[in-house]
Amino acid sequence: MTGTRAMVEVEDLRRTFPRPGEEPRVALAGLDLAVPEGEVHGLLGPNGAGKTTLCRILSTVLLPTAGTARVAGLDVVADTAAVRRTVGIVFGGERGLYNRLTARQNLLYWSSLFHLPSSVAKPRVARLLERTGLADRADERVETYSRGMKQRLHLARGLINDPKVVILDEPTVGMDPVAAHDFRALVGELRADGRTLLLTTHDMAEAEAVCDRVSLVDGGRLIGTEQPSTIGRWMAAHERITAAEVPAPVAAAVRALPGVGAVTHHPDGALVVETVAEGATAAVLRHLLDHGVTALSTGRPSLEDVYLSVIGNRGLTVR
Ligand SMILES: Nc1ncnc2c1ncn2[C@@H]1O[C@H](COP(=O)(O)OP(=O)(O)OP(=O)(O)O)[C@@H](O)[C@H]1O
Repeated sequence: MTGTRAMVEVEDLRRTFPRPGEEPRVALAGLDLAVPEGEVHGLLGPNGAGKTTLCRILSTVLLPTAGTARVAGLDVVADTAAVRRTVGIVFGGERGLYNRLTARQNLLYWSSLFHLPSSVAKPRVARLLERTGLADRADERVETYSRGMKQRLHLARGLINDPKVVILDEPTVGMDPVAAHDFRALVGELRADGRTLLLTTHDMAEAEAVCDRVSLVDGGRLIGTEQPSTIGRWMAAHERITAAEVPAPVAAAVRALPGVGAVTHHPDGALVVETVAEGATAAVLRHLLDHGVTALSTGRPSLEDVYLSVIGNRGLTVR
């Protein structure tokens, strides 16, 4: 159940990075966002959209250039210490772990940074190791861990201060499918705890699977907030078909079929077709097969492609 109290409130947030001899790079260009208590909120956007910059500001490691950001009603600039006690941050990948220490030692070290007394830290660390499936290997050095285990240790680290708000920045990057599935179960547990989660991803399937609502960001701005089912429909509607040795008249006929978006026909005959409506892929495949084209494959287009067609069509273009 999500509450009405906003646990993350971002208003007209801006962040620029100066560059010598050039215009400053704009990472956030007036972003607005509100996440109610208990919600799993996805932040979906292509590379460079500003997702990591927002996460860094919300976890107080980066200052905004202008605008406001509050976590549980606390201002990230004015109430830094209190925000740090409220937020847990989990970055994907392997950075920031002490490889020569064990998982338990890593977690006890981080708990000391939050000044947790050992009577609180020790049982909490044991519980987190259990919860993240690391208990069996807790006393082995982290350098012996698989990538998935390191990522789970990152998650445990992000929960060490028992945060009300957990920010996960691309938490499943590089995880194998089994680890990513386990991770989704963990997200469910964190939600059941009543925590508020903000999760960045550029994976539409992940956003659809784990989020209560999904905000689309691009160019440092909020484009819109959607239900996960909408993201699911986009994924079902958008496909990419690749074919080889396609004669020009066949390519031209494909271009004219309903529900066909961008079409690229290369001089060597290679054809790339983006479909933008449910059912269009089947029609394109049928047409190609009927005209003797058999070297075919289908896949999902990138988030950028979906942005171009869906967001462009809905008139929600970047201001
Ligand atoms: N420390 C920095 N110095 C200069 N430019 C930066 C810095 N951090 C981010 N940027 C720029 O700000 C923009 C937004 O970057 P950000 O990392 O927030 O995007 P992102 O949505 O997280 O992308 P990705 O999915 O690739 O991580 C990019 O153009 C990036 O190059």
